[in-house]
Amino acid sequence: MAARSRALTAPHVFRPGSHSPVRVVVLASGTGSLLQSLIAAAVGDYPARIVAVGVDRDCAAVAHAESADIPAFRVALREYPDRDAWDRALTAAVDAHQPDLIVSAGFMKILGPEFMGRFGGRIINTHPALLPSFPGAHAVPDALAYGVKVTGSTVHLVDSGVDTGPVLAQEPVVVLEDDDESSLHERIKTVERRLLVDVIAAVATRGVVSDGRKAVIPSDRT
Ligand SMILES: Nc1nc2c(c(=O)[nH]1)N[C@@H](CN(C=O)c1ccc(C(=O)N[C@@H](CCC(=O)O)C(=O)O)cc1)CN2
Ligand SMILES: NCC(=O)N[C@@H]1O[C@H](COP(=O)([O-])[O-])[C@@H](O)[C@H]1O
Repeated sequence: MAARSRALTAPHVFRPGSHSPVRVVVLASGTGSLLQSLIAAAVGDYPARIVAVGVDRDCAAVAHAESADIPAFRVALREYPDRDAWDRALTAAVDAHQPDLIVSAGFMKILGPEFMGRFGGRIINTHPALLPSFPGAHAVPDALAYGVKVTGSTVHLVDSGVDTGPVLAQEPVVVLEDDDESSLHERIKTVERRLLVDVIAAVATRGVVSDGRKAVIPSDRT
């Protein structure tokens, strides 16, 4: 069997379901500029609509949702007795909006087993580094501290690990000599805002095929 077809023997397939445009719940924890880009893009012929925004803390992302008349909900870990209870509550809160896709756009919590069991295979995250380099919550300062000359943006499927899911798209960003965390992160975000919008549109239109390690968005070629 050719290597390619072997690589695409797929236990996991996301196909655009009955909803067109597909229903997307966006998860965020901070400024929400990536959310803003998705809100701005999700109009007209764009094949996805944001049906709700979920946050784990009070943050500016809520205001962006409200400005766009998109329902927002908060599920804060500190309001639950333990992580499992928070995981169940977040799963229920997202499920209530009947999403086809979940997008983590700066969501700063590891999604737990309940959430992965319910939505696994259709959760997309954007990470401000070229995974597998610099996983975790501090990718940009970690890249600067290491002294890399090139970092970038990764959009990937989320799995139960931390930033270990199959890669959907990546784009490099050069590190400048006078970069600090803020300047480098802003240049990465500029790439992320475009890349995330493009990947969500591609997945919403053509789905994803993944063997758990590699993922492919089938080409348009019929
Ligand atoms: N199961 C998964 N959940 C999430 C992933 C993932 O790959 N698998 N990606 C994250 C987003 N992310 C990096 O892109 C990330 C965010 C947060 C952390 C982290 O260590 N969080 C700590 C708390 C940090 C805080 O509250 O400031 C934690 O969850 O305890 C690592 C990676 C989205 N979810
Ligand atoms: N590891 C997760 C992580 O670092 N996520 C990052 O948070 C930022 C959110 O920006 P925003 O709040 O302006 O949308 C983005 O750069 C995203 O990649």
